[in-house]
Amino acid sequence: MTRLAKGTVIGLIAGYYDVETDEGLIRTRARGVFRQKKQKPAVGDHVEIQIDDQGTSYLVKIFPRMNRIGRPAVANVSHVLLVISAVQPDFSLQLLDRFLTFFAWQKVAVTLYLSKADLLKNSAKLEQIKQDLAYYQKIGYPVYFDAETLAKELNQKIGKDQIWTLAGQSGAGKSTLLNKLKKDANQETGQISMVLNRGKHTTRKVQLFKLGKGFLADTPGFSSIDLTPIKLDQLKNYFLEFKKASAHCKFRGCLHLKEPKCEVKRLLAESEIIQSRYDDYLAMRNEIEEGRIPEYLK
Ligand SMILES: Nc1nc2c(ncn2[C@@H]2O[C@H](COP(=O)(O)OP(=O)(O)OP(=O)(O)O)[C@@H](O)[C@H]2O)c(=O)[nH]1
Ligand SMILES: [Zn+2]
Repeated sequence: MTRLAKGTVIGLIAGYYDVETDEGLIRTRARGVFRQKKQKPAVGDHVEIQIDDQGTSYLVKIFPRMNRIGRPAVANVSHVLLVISAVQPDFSLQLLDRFLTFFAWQKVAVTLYLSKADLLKNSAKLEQIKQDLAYYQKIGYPVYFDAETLAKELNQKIGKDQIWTLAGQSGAGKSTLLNKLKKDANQETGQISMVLNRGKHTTRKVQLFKLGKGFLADTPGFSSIDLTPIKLDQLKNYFLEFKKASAHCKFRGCLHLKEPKCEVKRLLAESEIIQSRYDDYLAMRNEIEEGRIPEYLK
C-alpha cells in the first residue's frame, strides 16, 4: 500500500529533498523519471510524494511553477529583496533598471534595500542616491535605507506561504543582510535546522527558512541577469510607470518611441519620468534586438 502527500520543498541537501507536509517534514528522493525528462525539483516547488508502508518515500510530481529563478534555483518566488549598494560597488541606476525589468518580466514583486549608506554618511552623493530612490518609491517599489527597519517590517510583509529571495550585484551585501535577518529571526538554532543536521554528511545546499508568514530563501541570491529572452514588444510593460502611462498614449500598443501623442514621451518632457529610465529602456531594446548582453555590462 502506498499513499500520497502534498507539500513544499523547503530544503535540498545532497540529492535529498526536504518536503514540508501536513504530517511534518519528510526527507525524500526524486524519482528517476525526472532525470529522464530533464526536470529537476527545486526548492520552493509544490510537489506530491508517495510513501509506502515502510515509510520509504519518493517525490513523484511537481505541480506547475509560477517561475524558477536564480542559481541555485528557487521556484515559485513571489518577491525579491533587491540589495543595492551605495558604494563598493558604486550605485548604478542602469543596473537597478536591469534588475527591476527582469523581475517584472518574471512576475516577481521587488522591495529595495540600500546597503552601505553608512560609508557615505551625510555626503552629497548619498543625497543624490536618496533622491533617485524616491523616484522608484513613487512608481511603486518600497525602499528601505536601514536593515533594522527592514528586518522589523519584513515580518509583517512576508505573507502566507510567500517565497522571497535575495538578489543584487556581487558584493552588494546580500549575505550580510541574510545573516542579519536570520539572526533576528533566531533561525540558527531553529527546530528545522536541528532535524536536518542529524546526518553527518549533510551539507546544506539550499533552504527556505521561515520568516513572517512565509519563507526567505537561504541562498546568496543571484547577481547577473540576461534580458535577451524578453520579447521586444513586451519590454515596455515591465517599466511600471510606462505601463501605467500607456493607457493615455494615442495608440494602443504604443512603444513610446516615435509615435505621436505618446504619454510616456510627454511625461519624460515634463521630467515626471526620469531620463535615465527612458535611456535604459532604449538600451534594453537594443540589447534584445542584438540578442546579447552588451560588452560594457559583462
Ligand atoms: N559598511 C558596510 N559594509 C557592508 C554592508 N553590507 C555589506 N558590507 C560589506 O560588503 C562586503 C560584501 O558583502 P556581502 O554580504 O558578502 O555581499 P554579497 O552581495 O553577498 O556578495 P556576493 O556573495 O559576491 O554576491 C563585505 O565585506 C561586507 O562586510 C553595509 O551595510 N555597510
Ligand atoms: Zn506611448
